[in-house]
Amino acid sequence: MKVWFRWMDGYQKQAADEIVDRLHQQDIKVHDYDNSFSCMAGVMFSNKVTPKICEQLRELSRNGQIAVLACCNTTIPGDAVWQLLEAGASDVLVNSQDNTLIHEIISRLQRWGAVHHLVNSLAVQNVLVGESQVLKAILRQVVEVAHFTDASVLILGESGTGKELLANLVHVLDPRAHKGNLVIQDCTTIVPELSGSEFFGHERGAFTGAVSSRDGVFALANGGTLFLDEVGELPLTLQAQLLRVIQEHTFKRVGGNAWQQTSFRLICATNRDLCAQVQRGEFRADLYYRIASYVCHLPPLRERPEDILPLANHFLKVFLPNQEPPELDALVQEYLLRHEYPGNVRDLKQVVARMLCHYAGQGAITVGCIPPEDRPNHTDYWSTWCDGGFERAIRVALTRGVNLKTISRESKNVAIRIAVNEASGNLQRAAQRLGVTDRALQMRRAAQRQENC
Ligand SMILES: Nc1ncnc2c1ncn2[C@@H]1O[C@H](COP(=O)(O)OP(=O)(O)OP(=O)(O)O)[C@@H](O)[C@H]1O
Repeated sequence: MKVWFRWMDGYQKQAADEIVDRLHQQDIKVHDYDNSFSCMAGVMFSNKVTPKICEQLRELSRNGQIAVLACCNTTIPGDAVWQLLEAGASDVLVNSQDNTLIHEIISRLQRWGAVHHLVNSLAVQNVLVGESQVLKAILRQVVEVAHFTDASVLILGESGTGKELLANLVHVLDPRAHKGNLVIQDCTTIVPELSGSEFFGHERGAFTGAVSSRDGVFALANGGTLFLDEVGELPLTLQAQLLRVIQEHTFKRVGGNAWQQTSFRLICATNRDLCAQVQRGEFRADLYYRIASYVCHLPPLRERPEDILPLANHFLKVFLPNQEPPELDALVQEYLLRHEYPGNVRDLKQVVARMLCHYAGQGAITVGCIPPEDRPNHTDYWSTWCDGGFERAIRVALTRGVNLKTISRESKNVAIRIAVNEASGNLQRAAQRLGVTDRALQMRRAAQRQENC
């Protein structure tokens, strides 16, 4: 593993050599400060929290590639710790003793290294696709929870955002030896009269038609994972019945007297606002706290447009497994970026599938592949990029008294940030995309840093 160290003004550096030696013994190579994104983590030692440090942290953590540990060997105000975290520090160590500091640093770097390795593994990258910062941050957190804990996970998000896919991933990354199966129970399909049997199983003769005994999902998930999809649809009476087994992991079959033990990781998902349901008395608060040890919110696709093209290319590979997937022509890319996806990733997948129906098999996918019913019907669709959202932002700025100079500077800063992020920090590619020289981009970024100091 490669990390960088950076010693800022005011930090007493006498322990430095020892720390570096100990890290080397743990196979962690320490380099000088490097913002070229070639290290997966870094440690910043400083006793002051300055705007410059915060801006550097922001830049480093912007596309989520570098986890930064900030260390201060004097007490700093509580506010300053939150500022560091807000700026992108992954953790902050304040006033640690020299003899414990080294262990604290090593344990964090090792954990982050392991998470980084898992997030970049094929098991994750080939399954849950996305380039947006928000998806990457979610992935890092979910991977850590799935692999290093047995916490129950609640996944929230609109329909089609990938909740079931994420539940599968949590199960796959669960490192239990001789792990059992992933058992999926869709809570919308439960027939009230049969719900007891569905969840707890039944004994022979427990009710009319129970000609043989049967296991329910709690028994079937023993040793594995139970995924309760659409958990927000559970009727209140059933919620009460599930409390005990979810907390104590013991249950009785319908018509049976013996308590049975089961052990499973619980994952729940819903597209409903469960907190609002709890407030309205439609979902039991005690059950909510039991299923929500770790809550993950998958944002809708409209809030992470950076994921659209990587997902579209992924679906092309999925649909055409035996050939080199075709490219998407520039106009088709623009069309996909502007299209609305009320059904989120599921909609995008269907759009790609429909385009392939009209693909003749050679060259890029072009606009002719877009079926007539999917084509945009308003004439100004292609002519303007400054749409309602852009105009709204300018309107808000003017209402707040922001002047033209500031609006223009901020617009440039946003464009630069997006281009640099999308080029993964490669300034040459970003400059090309922005239509400026490398030098002009470097100067603008230096000016940005000055403005932030
Ligand atoms: N990040 C992603 N990478 C690759 N495929 C994705 C991603 N997100 C969603 N999908 C695909 O989109 C489709 C819908 O995903 P999924 O069923 O997991 O969504 P969901 O949130 O559980 O939907 P619902 O609430 O309707 O059950 C699936 O085909 C899934 O493979």
